[in-house]
Parts: sequence; C-alpha cells; structure tokens
Amino acid sequence: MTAGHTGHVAGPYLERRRADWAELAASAPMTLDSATLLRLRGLSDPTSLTDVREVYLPLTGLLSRYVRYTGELHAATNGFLQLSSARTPFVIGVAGSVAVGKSTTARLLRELLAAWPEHPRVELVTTDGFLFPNAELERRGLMHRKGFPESYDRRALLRFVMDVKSGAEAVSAPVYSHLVYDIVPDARVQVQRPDILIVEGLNVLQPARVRADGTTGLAVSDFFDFSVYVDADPSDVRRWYVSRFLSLRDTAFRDPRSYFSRFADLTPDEAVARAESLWDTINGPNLATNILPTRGRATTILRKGPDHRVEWVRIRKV
Ligand SMILES: Nc1ncnc2c1ncn2[C@@H]1O[C@H](COP(=O)(O)OP(=O)(O)O)[C@@H](O)[C@H]1O
Ligand SMILES: CC(C)(COP(=O)(O)O)[C@@H](O)C(=O)NCCC(=O)O
Repeated sequence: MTAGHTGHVAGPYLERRRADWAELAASAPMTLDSATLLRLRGLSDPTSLTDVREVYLPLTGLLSRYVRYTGELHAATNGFLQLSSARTPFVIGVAGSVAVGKSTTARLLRELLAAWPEHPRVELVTTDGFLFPNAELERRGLMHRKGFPESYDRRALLRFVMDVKSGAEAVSAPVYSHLVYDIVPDARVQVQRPDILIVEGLNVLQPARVRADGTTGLAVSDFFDFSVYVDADPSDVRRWYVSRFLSLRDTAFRDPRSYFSRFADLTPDEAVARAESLWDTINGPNLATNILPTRGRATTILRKGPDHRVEWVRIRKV
C-alpha cells in the first residue's frame, strides 16, 4: 500500500484488506503479552498475538485519533461557548452476534487503550446486565427470546449511557451471570467518570424504537463516539456457537450452579443437537432480524473468516 492510496470504496465505508490494515501499525509497540491474551480471550476464541498486532493495534491507532480529535472538538466548543465544562467519557460501542467474539474484542480494546502512554482510565460494561431478570422474562413470555431487543430494560440502559455522557460523577449498572443464566441480585458495577467507556452487547447499535404515536426517542448509539461491529458469515458463527457449547459442556456446565448443568451429561450428538436448536430458535433469528441490520450503523466493521481470523476492515468515511 502506498501513501495516498484511496482504499477500496464500499459505499460510506473505506475497506482495507488485512495485510494493508496490519501495515498501519507495523512499528507500533506491542503492549500485550501472551499471558494477558490468554486471560482476556473468550472460551474457544483462537485470537492470537499476531491478530492483536495485525488487527487490534491498527484499530487502537485509529481510535487514538478519534479520541484526540474529539478532545480538540470539546476544547473548541468550550472556547466558542465561553465555557469551561469538563470533557465527558469517550464512549465506544462493540456489537455483533452471540458467539462472534465481541467480548474478546472489547476486552482487548480495554487493555490496549489503557496501555496508551497517557494511561487513560478505561471501563467496560456489557449490556447483559440490562437483561430483565428471568422472573420478569417469564412474566413477559420472553424466556426464549433472551438477547432480543425486548428482553432488555432498554430504558435503564439508555439512562445509564446518557448519565455517563452527561458527565455524571458515578453511574452503576446491574450484573448478569452467564453461569446462573440470570441477573445477580444486588450486584452493581460502578463507572466513575472514566476517560473511555466501552459498551459491549448484541443490540448496542439498535436504532431508537418507534413509539405508538409514531415518534421516535433516543437510542444508546446516539451517545457513541465510535463503534465496532464484529462480523462473520452467520453459518460460521453457528458453527462457533455449537463448538463453544461443546467446550462449555466440559467446563462451565459441570458447575452445579450452572443453569445448563442439565446439559453436562448429554452425549456429544445430543449436545450438538441441543446447541443447534438453541441457535436456530433464538440466536440465529436474533442475528438475522435484529443484529445484522445494524451493521451499517457502525464506525468500523471487523470481518472474520471461517477460522475467526479478521480478513478485512471497513471504516466509515469521515
Ligand atoms: N452458558 C454459558 N456459560 C458460561 N459462559 C458462557 C455461556 N455462554 C457464553 N458464555 C461466555 O460469555 C461471554 C459472552 O458470550 P457471547 O454473548 O456469546 O458473546 P461473544 O462470543 O461475542 O463474546 C463469552 O466469553 C462466553 O465464553
Ligand atoms: C447474555 C446474552 C443475551 C448476550 O448478552 P449481551 O451482553 O450481548 O447483551 C447471550 O449470551 C445469551 O445468553 N443468549 C441466550 C441464548 C443462549 O443461551 O444461547
């Protein structure tokens, strides 16, 4: 790639094949070691240090520009308005399907951003904390729609992000346990004016809902300064979901507290059939109907191939 290269044009996006993208941070210092990567990686996620270097370091290089220029915009706006208001946290949304690797992406970003020379305080919140508790999902007939937009307390999630972006001193979010498959009673995660907040979840790029009277309100994505959509072919994500389910069967499902402990003794064939059915009735339809249609709202799309490897990156034109 030569300087001044216009990049492959994809509508409102610029596209970089992985090799060209990797070059953008070829000389950037590597701030993550293999032990940290192992700790951050989701179950069955093969993201390697080479992936961190070639995909995530260039992404943080781009992000550092966004953060810096947003700070300059804040200062310029303050100057014009003759104010001395403090800057609010820079909010990054990370979206994508169940089992696509959003958590690994979000945790890598947190680690890499926190390692910048200015050592910003970076917090990460996942939207599963805003799912309605199982008892409420049962009441609403939504137990088989966990992860669909209507299974979340969207008003509370919007309030949380708005409060952060309003500059509130301390904001808290509820906590979800994958193990128990429910909201953890009385647990909260505190967010105290970080420099950067990452909000990760299936539906963070959803547009605002249309009200009964035909008007629309606000959506959490209205408060994002940057967003990443982790993308892959749905048939690949289905395969990753099934293989992760098999790994969970040998690990988390063995824990007696696990909601899925009843699946720990399934034969491998039965476990595959169960995972495929969960995918085909819940997560696949949610991806097709609600999540994938939000992809074009992201600032950046990371597109993975069948082996989880990011093959190309699209960046919204500025
Ligand atoms: N039933 C489960 N029991 C324990 N951990 C789980 C279970 N399902 C998912 N997880 C873990 O929860 C995290 C989030 O998973 P998910 O929402 O599918 O998003 P993604 O795979 O895109 O990060 C992952 O780290 C995954 O390993
Ligand atoms: C908890 C989730 C809805 C994801 O929540 P997110 O943090 O992305 O909002 C999802 O991982 C999940 O558990 N879905 C339910 C269907 C299933 O068990 O596969």
